[in-house]
Order: sequence, then structure tokens, then C-alpha cells
Amino acid sequence: MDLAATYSAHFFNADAPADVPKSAFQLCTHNGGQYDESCLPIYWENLNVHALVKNDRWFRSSVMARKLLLNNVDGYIPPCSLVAIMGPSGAGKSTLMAALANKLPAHIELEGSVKIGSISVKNFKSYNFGYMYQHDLFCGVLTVKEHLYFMAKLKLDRRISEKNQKARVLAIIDELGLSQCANTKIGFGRENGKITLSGGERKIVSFATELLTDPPFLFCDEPTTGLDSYSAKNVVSVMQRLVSDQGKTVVCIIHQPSSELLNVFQQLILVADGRIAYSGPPVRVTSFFESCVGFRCPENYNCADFIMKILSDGNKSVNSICDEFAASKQAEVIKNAISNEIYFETSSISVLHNHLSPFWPVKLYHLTGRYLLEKVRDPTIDVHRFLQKVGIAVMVGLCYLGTVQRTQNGIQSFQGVFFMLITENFFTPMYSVMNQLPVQLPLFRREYTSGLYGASTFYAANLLSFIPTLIIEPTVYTTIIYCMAGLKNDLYAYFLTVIITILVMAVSTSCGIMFNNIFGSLSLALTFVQPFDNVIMILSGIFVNIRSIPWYLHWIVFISWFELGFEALTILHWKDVDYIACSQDPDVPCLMDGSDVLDKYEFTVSNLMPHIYLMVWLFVGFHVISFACFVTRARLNKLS
Ligand SMILES: Nc1ncnc2c1ncn2[C@@H]1O[C@H](COP(=O)(O)OP(=O)(O)OP(=O)(O)O)[C@@H](O)[C@H]1O
Repeated sequence: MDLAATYSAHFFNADAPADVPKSAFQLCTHNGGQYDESCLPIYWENLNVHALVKNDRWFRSSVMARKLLLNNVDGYIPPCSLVAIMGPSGAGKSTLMAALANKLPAHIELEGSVKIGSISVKNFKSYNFGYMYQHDLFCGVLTVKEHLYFMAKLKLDRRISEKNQKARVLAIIDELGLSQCANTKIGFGRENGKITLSGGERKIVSFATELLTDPPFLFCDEPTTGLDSYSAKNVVSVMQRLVSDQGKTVVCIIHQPSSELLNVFQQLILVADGRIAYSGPPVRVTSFFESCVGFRCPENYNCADFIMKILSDGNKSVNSICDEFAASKQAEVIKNAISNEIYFETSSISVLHNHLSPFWPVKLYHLTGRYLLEKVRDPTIDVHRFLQKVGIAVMVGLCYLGTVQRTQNGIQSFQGVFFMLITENFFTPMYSVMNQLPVQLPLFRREYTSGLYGASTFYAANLLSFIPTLIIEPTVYTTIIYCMAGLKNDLYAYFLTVIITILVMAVSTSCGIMFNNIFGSLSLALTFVQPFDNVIMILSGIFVNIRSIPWYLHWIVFISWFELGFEALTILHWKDVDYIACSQDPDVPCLMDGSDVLDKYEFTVSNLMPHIYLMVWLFVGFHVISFACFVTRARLNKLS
């Protein structure tokens, strides 16, 4: 039995005899079926949606005005239907769909009720719905199969075994006809000459992702936009199969479908100016416009284009078309369907899954894995930076070749090498991570709002996946300079030098991320981080003697990891030097040993390990502040 056809014929047939079932519940049980999720209609009554927007009339005012996005709309979607929402741009289609799927952002107010079966949509969880956004977003370096495995790990109930997860992925690939491209990389949609997915295939992969949890309701925002007519037809036929074969309800916003494509849908909802201009079978829309509104669709004219022209042109005011519809027989059918659903309400039916989300460490493990894979598969940024670092290290090494000696002139070379070891691990990594984070945010926002993982998982996964870079980069850079400059021939000194440079880079990156998360925008963060960096560098003990720093700036010395690292390296390499030859030139002052060098900079031998520990604390402290800001911004939807 084609449930979709049965339901839509039943509910939208205004002339149905009086003894036919009146509600979805009755219809299901009447047909001998079980009342389950496939029997649930979606209906909404007196729905008003407002957005809180800044009032332009008040310059820099914080006074908020309420903008009406949906104006007192009613509607009914029978179970197992393929529904198209159409309307001019800005009409309120996405707002309506988001309201039906309980996906409205926090600053949007909703009045009225949206119910699925007898339960308010607010009680449904994200895994009860599939929600396909207008613009697909993927981790483009993954293949279709890898992407679906990753999604299965994060989306499916944790009680489902690994074997069954894999089976589910393979079944969906098969069902949606993705077998041909299962091992093709998804891509970013902008590759030249590389084999990646086509636009239509990307849309189907989006479906596949949403279908993993087998949700009974699927909402799709413009799934055919940007596709040629063949791909659009392909996408719609996939949706059609989901409805007819699996009893799902699929609601989608669609632009400019051909008449043939439009008639595939069981129901068409026209939205105009925040109101409903028509709701019912697409085959009857032209007769509604002809008999009620007085517009006749010319023969051989695309019906969808004709309707859109009327709703956008304003030949007859959109409001009066909506008024005509509200007074029509079709609107009465919908009102009756809603009243019947409310009358026959069966509140004891529980449709809310007992879904157990995967544990936090499991999500962290898979998300970290995806970031690492991204770095390996798309290493452009890291490899370029790494090669640049090696190049700089070789050039610095050449500059200091043979000059680092325990002589009066050699002291300057020693300090120059330490400066170069610190400075290269201070600025570049900081600005590099600051630029990388905003690139990751769109995908994070999408997956976060879909309830895939939390802000803490994203933060921790990012941090963990950065560890290899954090170790490899400074180690290679320091080792090259260490060897070429000929620093202390001692394994302990070498390891401690590497650890100090790793810590400098770790604190720099944590500081960069902290500024990003405090200010919430890259440009603002850069504006503030640059002066901060300069102060940190000036108070490093190289450009101004620590003793002469004004007392009120002394605290900065303790958070200047530039100073902490530079002092630690100076102590490490000078503390055991008991003789430095004086120059023949009487004008060159003579520092007799390592302690004279340390005295010159006001450095104290006992500070070596405390400075290393202080850098560890700075790393932790910056990340704690940064994490708190990030989580707060994610909750308030203020990440940009
Ligand atoms: N968060 C928001 N804050 C303020 N106004 C909003 C918000 N979201 C949508 N709007 C406004 O509400 C109206 C309806 O927007 P919506 O996105 O629902 O339209 P649409 O019919 O889906 O348009 P399109 O086809 O162009 O995507 C538009 O005028 C839009 O500017």
C-alpha cells in the first residue's frame, strides 16, 4: 500500500464521505496498521514568529524591536507525505520549516503550537528529525564512506554495535545509490581537476547523513537549488522513495521546479509575506488561483513560475490572496484536520526514542581522528609552515655558524641565538592558529547545532590534534639551529632547550586562541593581540633591563613567556661557564664567567625550573580562560 498516496488523498479530499477516519491515528488503526511514528501528522495553529532586531531609529541604541516573520499561520501535513514549501525570497519559508523542526535560533520568539501527533515539537530531540541545511558543509578530505562512518559513530545510539553501525552505513549507501562514489573524496566544491563529488551527489550525501538515525521526519532547505534539472529530479526521486518505501514525512523548500517535478509532491504549501497563500495538492493550485484569485495559468506555462510571478509581482496584493485562501474550502479542510487531530489526541503514545548518545571520550576520539586525518590529507598549511621553518632555521644557523663561542664577542651571538629560538616560536604560531580557528568554525557551528557534539569536545579535539605540530615544529627548528650554531654539547641541555621552545610555542598558540575567543572576531582579536605581544616582548629583559622596569609593570614580567623562555635558555647555557676570555681590545668590557653574563641581564640561576613550570601554568591558564569564553560564545551563538 502506498501510504503517502492514501494519506494525502484522504486528508485533502474535501468531499470525503462522513464515515471515513478523521485523524491520522484512526486512519492507521483503521487500516490495520500499528500506530507508530509513520502515522504522525505535523500540524500547527496560530503560529506567530518574531525576531528581535535592533531598532534602527535609535543610533547605537540597544532598544530591540520585534519583527514579524510568520503571521498567525495554520497548517497540516499528513503522515508519510512529500511536501514542497514554495514562496518568494524572504517570504518566511525557512522560518516556517525551522519552526516545524524546532530549529529556530534562541533570539527568535515563537507563539502558538506546533505538534507532531499529540506531542509538542519542543519535546522532540534533534535525533528525531533529519534537517538538511541549504548549504551543505562537509569535511571535504573524507570520502563518502569515511564521512558516513564518522557520522554513524557520533550520531547512532551507543548500544548499536560497531558491526551494525557499519551495516547501517553500507545499507544507506546502497539505498541512496551512492555505491559508485562511496570511496570518492567529498571535496570542498572548488577543486580544479581533482575527482570529487558533484553538487547533486553532495546533496544525496547530506540526505544519507540525516538518514543514519532513521528519523521519521526529514526537513530539507532547498535541496535542489544550484542543481541542473536532471540532478534536481534525481534528488526529488530519492525523497519520493523515502516517503513511499519507508513511510517517512519529507518536507522541503523548493525553488522553480518544473510542473512535472512539482506534481511529484503530495502537498504544496505556498508562503508569502509570512502568511499561507495556499496549502494542498499541487494539482489543485492552478484551479485555486483561477477560481478564487482570478489568475489563469497560460497553457504550456510552468505552473511554479506562474505562481511565483503572481506572489512576487503584486498584481493583486499578496495579502488578499492569503485572505482568499484563509476563506477557501481547502483552508477549512486543513482546520478540520487539525481539530480532528486534537479531538482524537492520544497522549499516551510515546514516540520519543530512548536514544543514548555516544560517551564524551568516544566523540572526542573520533573528532580528534578526523582533525588529524584532515591535517594528513590536506597538509598544505602545515607543510608550508614546516618548510618555511626549516628554511628559516638553516638561514639563522648559517648566520651564527662559528660565531657562538665563549668569548666577549661570542656572548652577543649566544644571546642572539636564544632570541631567534624564542621569537620564531612566539609570533608565527600565534598568528597562524588565530587565522586557522575561524576557518573551522562554520563546520563546528553546523555540527554543534545539530547536536553532534558539544563545544568542549570540539575544543579538546582541536587541542589534541595540534599536539604533533606543537612537538615536531619547534623540535626540528631548534635542532637545526642548535647543531649549526654549536650550542652546548650536552644531551640534557639539548632536551631542555627543545622543551623550552616547545613551551614558548604552546603558550603563544594558547594566547592566540584565547584572544580569538575573548573577542569573538579575528579582526578585533588581532587589533588587541599585537600591542599585547609588543609589551610582552619589550619586557623580555633584552630591550630593557628588568631592574629598571617600573614597579607597576613588574607583574607583566611574570606572564611574559618571551622573558621566561629567554631567561631559561640564558641560564641553561651560561650557568656552568666558569671562564670567558677577555678581549684584547681594552674598550670591550670583560665578563669573566657565566654568572657575570646572568648578572648583566638580572637573571638568577635558581629561576630555571620555576620559569619552565610558570610557562606550563600560563599554557593551562590561557586555555582555561579561552575555553570558558568559547563555551559561552557557542551557547549564545556568538561565534564568528
Ligand atoms: N534571525 C533573523 N533575524 C531577523 N530577521 C530574520 C531572521 N531570520 C530571517 N529573518 C527575516 O525574516 C524574513 C523571512 O526569512 P526566511 O529566511 O524565512 O525567508 P525565506 O522565504 O526562506 O527566504 P529565501 O528563499 O531567500 O531563503 C526575511 O525578511 C528575513 O530577513
